[in-house]
Amino acid sequence: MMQRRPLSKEHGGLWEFPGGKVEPGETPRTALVREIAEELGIRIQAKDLRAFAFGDSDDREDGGTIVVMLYSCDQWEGEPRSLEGGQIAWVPASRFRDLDMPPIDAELSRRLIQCEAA
Ligand SMILES: Nc1nc2c([nH]c(=O)n2[C@H]2C[C@H](O)[C@@H](COP(=O)(O)OP(=O)(O)OP(=O)(O)O)O2)c(=O)[nH]1
Repeated sequence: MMQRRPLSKEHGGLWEFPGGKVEPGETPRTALVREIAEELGIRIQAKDLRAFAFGDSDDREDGGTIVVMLYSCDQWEGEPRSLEGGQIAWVPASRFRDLDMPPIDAELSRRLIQCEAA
């Protein structure tokens, strides 16, 4: 499942893996459970998430570092729908090259393609 970032935000219009920032008091998994409920309206369980890969970048103008942790999940309750207004789409790995993505998502999508090919 890919989601298009709102035009008004950094990397606006680019396609990313759904998710968001870890808030104080959360783990990466509990943050993802919350973000997926907020963005897609489906319920996933932290125990059903499988860590797949991470990507990072430390060339931001503000001097900060972004770390994106990618998990896979094949069990959920509900039907995914876009609750925050952006486009969402199921995209097979074979079509990732057709989507413009922010740099870390692009790198992680290449890893997914390699895994599918192996
Ligand atoms: N997904 C992604 N985000 C990136 C990359 N590089 C980079 O600087 N970012 C920034 C954009 C956002 O500020 C942040 C991702 O967090 P987010 O998805 O919660 O962003 P957001 O703008 O919706 O933030 P917010 O309104 O929820 O606070 O990381 C990248 O390669 N992929």
